[in-house]
Amino acid sequence: MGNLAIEVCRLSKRFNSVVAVDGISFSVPQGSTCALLGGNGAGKTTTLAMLLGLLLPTSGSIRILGVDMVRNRYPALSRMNFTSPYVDLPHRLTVKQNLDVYARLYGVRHRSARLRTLAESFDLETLMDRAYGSLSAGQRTRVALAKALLNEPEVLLMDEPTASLDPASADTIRTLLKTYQEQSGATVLLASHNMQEVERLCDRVLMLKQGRIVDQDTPAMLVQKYGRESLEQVFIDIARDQDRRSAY
Ligand SMILES: Nc1ncnc2c1ncn2[C@@H]1O[C@H](COP(=O)(O)OP(=O)(O)OP(=O)(O)O)[C@@H](O)[C@H]1O
Repeated sequence: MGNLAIEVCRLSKRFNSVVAVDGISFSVPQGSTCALLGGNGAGKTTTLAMLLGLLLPTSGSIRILGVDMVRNRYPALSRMNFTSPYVDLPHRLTVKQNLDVYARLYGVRHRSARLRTLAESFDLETLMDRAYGSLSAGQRTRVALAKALLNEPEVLLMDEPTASLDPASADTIRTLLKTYQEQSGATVLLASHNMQEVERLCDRVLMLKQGRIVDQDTPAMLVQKYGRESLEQVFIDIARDQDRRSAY
């Protein structure tokens, strides 16, 4: 196995009486794409927020690109990026101004050229001079994805990357993400409820339930292991098992 881009060990997060993440350990090899799958409230967003350093873990350790993210995440941050439906951009700034601000923050060289490339890739050319706040949800998602690739990240963390996109836009974005990942050799960890997206993009799946990893494997092996025809059916099996247990 090659180098590990992400190493998580016994990671937990408690919000008062709620244990959102319950001692999970996993690693993601450099250059691979891994999915965090789980029902509502399984702990996906909390895990990603801890990996980004937005939330402090209750216990456990996180290393990204060899950097201890709990003690000093700054050496890794410029080499990472993320998308999240929970992080908004300033509404009054235009798309171009927003992307330019982030490009400066990330110290992107040849900013204008990079913005032009991303505008073309994400079909943003006609939106660049519009106020971000005036865009539709799907248009905002495309801007957020362009923002996430500004610094050509080596590690990309994504929470529901195509959630508000129509099927055609979602398909285009998945192709773009796959191309970026293949060309750059980036490591991607994404949370998604879209099983087709996971089957298409991900080498490996972490199944999360009530803050714990209950299974992990390739999409094909999970389907085989559970005797199902699709990852969606595996997901439903695991979710129903959870419901059955909590009924007792
Ligand atoms: N700030 C908070 N305060 C209290 N509880 C929280 C907080 N954030 C998350 N939780 C709880 O932690 C658990 C995990 O939430 P999280 O948002 O990580 O789940 P998720 O897998 O991303 O769910 P979804 O698919 O619905 O987005 C849930 O029970 C949630 O209610």
